[in-house]
Amino acid sequence: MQAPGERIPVSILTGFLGAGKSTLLNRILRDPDLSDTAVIINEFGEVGIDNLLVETSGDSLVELSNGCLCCTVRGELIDTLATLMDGVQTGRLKPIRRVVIETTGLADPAPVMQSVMGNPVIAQNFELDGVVTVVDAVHGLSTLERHGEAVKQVAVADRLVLSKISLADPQQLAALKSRLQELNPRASMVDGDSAEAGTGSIMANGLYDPGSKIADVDRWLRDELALDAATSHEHHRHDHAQHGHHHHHDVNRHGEDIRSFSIIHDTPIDPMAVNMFVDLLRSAHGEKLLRMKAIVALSDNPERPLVLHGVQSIFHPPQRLPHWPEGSDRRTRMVLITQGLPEAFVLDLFAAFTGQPRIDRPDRAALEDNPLAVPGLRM
Ligand SMILES: Nc1nc2c(ncn2[C@@H]2O[C@H](COP(=O)(O)OP(=O)(O)OP(=O)(O)O)[C@@H](O)[C@H]2O)c(=O)[nH]1
Repeated sequence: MQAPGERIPVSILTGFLGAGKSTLLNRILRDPDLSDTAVIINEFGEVGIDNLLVETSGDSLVELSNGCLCCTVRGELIDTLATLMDGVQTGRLKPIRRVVIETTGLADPAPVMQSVMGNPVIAQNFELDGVVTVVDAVHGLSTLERHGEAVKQVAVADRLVLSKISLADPQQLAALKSRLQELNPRASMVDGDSAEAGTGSIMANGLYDPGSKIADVDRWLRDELALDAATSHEHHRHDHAQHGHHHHHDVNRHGEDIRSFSIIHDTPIDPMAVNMFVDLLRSAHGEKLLRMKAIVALSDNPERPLVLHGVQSIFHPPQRLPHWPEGSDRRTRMVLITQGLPEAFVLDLFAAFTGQPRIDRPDRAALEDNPLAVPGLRM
């Protein structure tokens, strides 16, 4: 049974047409760890057949047909989650511990993620745990070249599962892996044939460690520091930020303009400043913010960090942890994935709100006066 205040984790399973989503789902649903999982499948087309292919017990499989989750059946998804919750609370359905939403191959995952985060009633009962994207090892590279949806599916993923590895030639596979690494250096990559890919744990990518239920920030932010050590040649201290620095991964070589970078800030931040920074970012440039995850040390009580998780302009209700996880680095860490939003812009904005504006950039007071005018930073 769900404890009061505990939200049910929702995993999104995505990947381009034919990548192997249903195959993976069938495999992991056999794991007893996923026995109390409700599966929502979005089939694009008149007659849904995916529900016939996914072997799970009756009640907990819902199929949304005749439209794509990211557009026409979005309201249906929200209704489905509400109905599931109602069913569980009234005892009509057995308790569920997780929801997996399999999107159509052509879906942009962002609106699906937003549906889970953005509706107040849904967000009270469910939380977005993570996005797992299946990538076809044989066709993945050419699909990424041709389809923007596939690029986005990879960019927002927490975990990438490579299917059909045995069919791919080694050179092709190496090229695909390096492309995926460019697009999303923080997602962990799993071989679809491995034992790990057959377990329910690949669906768990949220803030809380699935075993201990204790917040595990480093895992959630994909161990930013380890990543730094591995790629330190790409990093430099930002000269205008005495206490803050950032790290970036240049993935702009193929023209999608997707960036993945992080901000690390050493001193606690005024809650109002964080609020305004996030508000400005999401209201003015929300569509360019593919994903943002952060843990923030706030000056009013640095012992209780704030957790932020957003997709474009929609954020989960901010959550204040009772304390820092054991052994965790206590600095503010933000991870951002953007499309068409220059890293320097975000860093300048952050610097302005945290009291370190560059000489030729507006400070917080100037931005509060006119939040949309950031001189020299036309988008
Ligand atoms: N050899 C091999 N075949 C696979 C693997 N994963 C999937 N397939 C095959 O690829 C085809 C498509 O797999 P599905 O699981 O239906 O793919 P999907 O992503 O759900 O497809 P759509 O729902 O159409 O987008 C099927 O014929 C699978 O048997 C794999 O890891 N190895």
